[in-house]
Amino acid sequence: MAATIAPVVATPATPAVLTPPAPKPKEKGPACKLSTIINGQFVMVQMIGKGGYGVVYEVIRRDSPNVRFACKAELALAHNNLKTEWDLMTLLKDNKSKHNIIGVELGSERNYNYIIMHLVGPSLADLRKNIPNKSFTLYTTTVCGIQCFDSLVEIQRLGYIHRDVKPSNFAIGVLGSDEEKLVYVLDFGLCRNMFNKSKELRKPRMKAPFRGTIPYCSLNIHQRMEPGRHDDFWSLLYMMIEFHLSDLPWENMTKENTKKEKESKIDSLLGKCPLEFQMIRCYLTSLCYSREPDYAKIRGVLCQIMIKNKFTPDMPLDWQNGGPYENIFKPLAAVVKHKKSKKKVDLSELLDLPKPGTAPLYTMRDFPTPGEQEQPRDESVSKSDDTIIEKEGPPPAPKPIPKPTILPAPVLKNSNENHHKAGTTISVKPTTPAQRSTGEHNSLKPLAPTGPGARSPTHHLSLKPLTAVPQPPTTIKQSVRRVPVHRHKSDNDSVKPGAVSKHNPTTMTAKVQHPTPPFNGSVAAPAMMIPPTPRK
Ligand SMILES: Nc1ncnc2c1ncn2[C@@H]1O[C@H](COP(=O)(O)OP(=O)(O)OP(=O)(O)O)[C@@H](O)[C@H]1O
Repeated sequence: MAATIAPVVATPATPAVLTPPAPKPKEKGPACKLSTIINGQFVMVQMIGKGGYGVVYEVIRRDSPNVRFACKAELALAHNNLKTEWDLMTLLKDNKSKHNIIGVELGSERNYNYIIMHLVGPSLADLRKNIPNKSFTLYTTTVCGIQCFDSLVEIQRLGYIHRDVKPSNFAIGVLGSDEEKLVYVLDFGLCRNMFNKSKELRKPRMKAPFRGTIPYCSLNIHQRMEPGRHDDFWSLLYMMIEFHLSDLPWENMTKENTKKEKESKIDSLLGKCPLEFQMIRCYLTSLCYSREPDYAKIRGVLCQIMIKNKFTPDMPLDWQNGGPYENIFKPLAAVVKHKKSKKKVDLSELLDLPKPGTAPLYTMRDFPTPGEQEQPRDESVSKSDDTIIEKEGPPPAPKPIPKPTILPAPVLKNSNENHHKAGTTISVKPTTPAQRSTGEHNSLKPLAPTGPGARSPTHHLSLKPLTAVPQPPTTIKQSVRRVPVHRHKSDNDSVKPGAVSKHNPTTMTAKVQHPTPPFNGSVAAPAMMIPPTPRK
């Protein structure tokens, strides 16, 4: 018998209710906090600094809790800045840099990428702010100036520019160790490769997006000129003026007002500084993007400050024993209980000062007078650049169709223009895949041979185990104001898209991994050199 098949009644499809998907909760920052365990082996014990997208923690190894490292964690975005930072750190290490921090591990967890690196001491910004009159002695200003300069030259000799030179991006070694005389350069997140694959200088863009930190960037950057090697040194000059005079008059001003102040106040500021500062200013004014700075000349001028003032490398720096602020920094050094590096730092070797009488004595006659010289120009500025110009703010107004009777189209004012807070690093996220893909221009490869300037083997901060220490007394805490940072660091100018997968953590380890015993929950008391005061 044939089975009766009930007719299939087509039921009208339930009208699809188009409910928009619930918005994903916005990730404000890396999902890590105190006691977070990274890659099963590093435990976060103290926050050192915080930025808009990232955070720096002091961490310990679970299998040797007295070994301290620093961990920089940043939100995992399409663009992995830390990968670039790691690559440049590695490149510097391979080239025997003296001022580079050693990277230990690059990886990713949950919503963030991270770098584990050797722990260093307080930044130059923190040190200066802890001194009552907020200025360093001329000796300390000059020693730091020479070392910061050398660290930037190390980067530039590899074909890169830093683009975010400021006091919080330089730090000394751990207080109380011999490395407290050594200045390290930090944060390669905005570094840019200046050369293309054929090792030719990339053509300067007609207009470059703003990158850097307002109080320290050069006037060229304010004018959106392509950042060049000399711009790193302009920032260094502003830093040195600040170290010497205690502040910069344009601190906390808007970008526009900062520019005006930089133009109008530079002469009076330099009038209160050694003449060599003015010489450097005059020399930098004579440079442009394509002109390679005469590194020996700038260094020679800096060394001249030491020689003229009879400064010798055996003199103590402001924070050292015997220095003018020993009483402020000694208690801080004392709380650093973890095993200090035994590495000897020889300041006379680092500074490598010419013997008195053997170096040329520079006078103002050796430098062009700003204003009297012809403004240096880059002939190669071109629209057909190999890079893109990123937009900040709204797109440009469409060109009006010319009609004799209508008024000119209003010029769209860049809404972001003057709203960057002073002291913050500014960069712009690439917006399109095409833009992001241009990150390949920054592939990290050495361009210039390290040549005769190649340095002696890299200094390793050998952080060795020690016994757990109690929490330092709170009375020793200092108010270390950190510079607020609102940073958008997916800068395709400076970085290459990262290859770190969120779900399948990849780690690049520079050290042999030790077996990790189970974490017993007890975290050694923080033994960082400056108590944590997270930046805003
Ligand atoms: N290896 C380290 N050891 C100790 N402190 C560190 C280390 N790396 C960074 N710091 C501290 O953390 C602060 C922020 O580091 P870094 O500049 O790399 O991060 P950032 O988020 O890019 O900040 P910014 O945007 O202000 O440059 C530094 O000023 C320094 O004081």
